[in-house]
Amino acid sequence: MATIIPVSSFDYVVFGATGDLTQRKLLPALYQRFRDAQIPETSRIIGASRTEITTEVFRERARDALLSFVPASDIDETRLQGFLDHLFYVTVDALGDDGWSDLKRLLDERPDRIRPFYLATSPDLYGAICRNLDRYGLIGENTRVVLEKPIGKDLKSARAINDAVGAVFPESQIFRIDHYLGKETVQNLLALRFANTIFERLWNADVIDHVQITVGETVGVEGRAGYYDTSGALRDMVQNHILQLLCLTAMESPISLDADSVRDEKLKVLRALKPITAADVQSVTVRGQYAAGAVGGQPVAGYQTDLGDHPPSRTETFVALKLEVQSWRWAGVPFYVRTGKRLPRKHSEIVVQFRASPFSIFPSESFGREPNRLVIRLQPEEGMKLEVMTKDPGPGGMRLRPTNLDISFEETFKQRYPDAYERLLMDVVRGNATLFMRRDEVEVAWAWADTLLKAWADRPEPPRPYAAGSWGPTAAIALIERDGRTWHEELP
Ligand SMILES: NC(=O)C1=CN([C@@H]2O[C@H](COP(=O)(O)OP(=O)(O)OC[C@H]3O[C@@H](n4cnc5c(N)ncnc54)[C@H](OP(=O)(O)O)[C@@H]3O)[C@@H](O)[C@H]2O)C=CC1
Ligand SMILES: O=C1O[C@H](COP(=O)(O)O)[C@@H](O)[C@H](O)[C@H]1O
Repeated sequence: MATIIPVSSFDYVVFGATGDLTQRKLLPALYQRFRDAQIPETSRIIGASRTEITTEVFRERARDALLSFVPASDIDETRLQGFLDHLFYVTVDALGDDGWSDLKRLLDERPDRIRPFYLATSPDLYGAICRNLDRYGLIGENTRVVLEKPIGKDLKSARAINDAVGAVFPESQIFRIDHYLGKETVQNLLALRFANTIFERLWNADVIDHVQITVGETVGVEGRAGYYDTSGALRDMVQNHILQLLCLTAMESPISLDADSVRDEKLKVLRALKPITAADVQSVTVRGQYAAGAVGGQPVAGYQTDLGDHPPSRTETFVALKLEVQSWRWAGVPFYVRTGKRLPRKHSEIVVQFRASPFSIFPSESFGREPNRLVIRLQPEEGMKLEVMTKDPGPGGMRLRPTNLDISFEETFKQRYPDAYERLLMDVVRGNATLFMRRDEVEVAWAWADTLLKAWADRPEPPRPYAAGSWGPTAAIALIERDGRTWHEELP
C-alpha cells in the first residue's frame, strides 16, 4: 500500500460546479482523496456556477453524483458525509458581477490557503473568469488556475485564451489539464523508459520498426453532441491526449523530473512532428464517422441520428494517421495512431514493435518475422506485456512460439488504481506542474493540427462511414497494411 502524504490545506474553487465534468470526475476524485485522508480537515471545496442553489442543495446533488460515479465498494457513509461537509456553493456569473463579492467574502476568511481555481466551464469563459478573479483581488502567490481542455479550437483561439489567462496569472501558476497524463500507465511509461537500462538502449530507429497508439472508445457523443460536432476526433483526442502519449514515447530523457525539463523534451517532439499537408493527406490520414451498428451486442444509432435534428455533419468521429517524428532517433519509424467513438471496445494502448532479427538460425516456419513487441496497456486493465520468442516445450524439433512477460499492475500491486483526476487535482495543490501542459506545447500542437484540419477542409469527400462496433473504416486497415504491417488487436 502506497504511503499517502496529505497536501497543504486548500480552498479549491470549482467553476462549472453544476456541470457534467464536476459531477462525473472532479467530485468523485476529490472524494477518493478525502477517503484516503490526503485532504486536510480544514480544506474547503467551493462550487461556483450560475444556477441559484444553496450549499445544502449542492451537497445533496454532490451526494447523488458520488453515489452514481464512485464504485459502491468505495462508499463509506461516514467518510461520505464528512466529505460533503467540506463542500460550499456560491452562485457566480462568470460574465457579470453577480456573486463575485460573495465568493471574495468566503475566500477572504482564509487568505493563506492554497487556492486553486478549477475552470470546468466552456473555454469561452476562461478569459472573463480570470479577469474577474483579478478585479476582485482573488489572485496571489498561493493561487493557481486549472484549465480544462479544449484550450481553444485552433491556434488562434488557443492563443487568445492563453493571452487572457496569462494577463493575470504567471505561467508558473497555470495548470493546463490533459487527464491522460494523470493515468498511472502513462506515468509508468516514464518509469519504464528512464528507470530501466534495458529499454532506453533499444529505443530508437535501429531496433524499433514502428509504434502504434490506439485509443478506442465504445461510447458515442452522449450528451455532448453540441460541443463534439464543432470539434471532432482530431481536436477532441489527437491534438491533446494522443500527441501527449506520442511525446512521452518519443522524447529524449529529460535532465530531471521537474516540470520544465519534461516539457522542454515534449516540446521538441511536437516541433519534430512532420506537418500533414494537402500533398499527403490522402496517403497518411483516414477520417471516419460512425453509422448505425452494434456495440457490446446492443444496437446503437449512427452519429447523424445521435445529433438529432441537424443538417448532415462532416465531423469525424474516427481518425487514423501515419505520423513521422523527424529526428535522428526516429528517422524512418512510423507512428500509427487511431482513435474513435463507437469502436468495439474501450481499449487504449501503446505498442512498440521491434524489428525482425537480421538473420535466423531457426527453421523459417517456426519464426515470426517481427517477434518482439512491447504492449503498454493504458485501459481498461493497466499493465505491460513484452512478447518474446521461446522454444515450444517437448522433445520434438526446435519450434518457437511467442510468449508474454505480462504484468498487470492491479494484480501486481494489489491496490485500487486511482483515477487520473485524483493525482492531477492533488498535484495542483502541491504546485507540481510536471504532468500539465505548458503554453508553448499546446500552441505547437495546435499549429500542427491546424495544418491537417486545413488539408481536410480542402478535400471534397466527407469522412468515411463505419459501422458502430467496428474498428473504423476499412481504409484505416489499408493505411497500415500498405506498409506491410497490421494493427495490433487482441481478443478481449
Ligand atoms: N464532461 C466531460 O466529460 C469533459 C468535459 N471537458 C471540458 O470541461 C468543461 C466543462 O464541461 P462539462 O462539465 O461537460 O460542461 P457542462 O455544460 O455540463 O457544464 C458547464 C458548466 O459551466 C457553468 N456555466 C456556464 N455559463 C456560466 C456563467 N456565465 N457563469 C458561471 N458558470 C457558468 C454551468 O453552470 P450553470 O449550469 O449553473 O449555468 C455548468 O456548471 C468543458 O470545457 C469541456 O470541454 C473535458 C473533458 C471531458
Ligand atoms: O477528453 C476526452 O476524453 C474522453 C476519454 O477519456 P477516457 O479517460 O475515458 O479515455 C473522451 O470520451 C472525450 O470525448 C474527450 O473530450
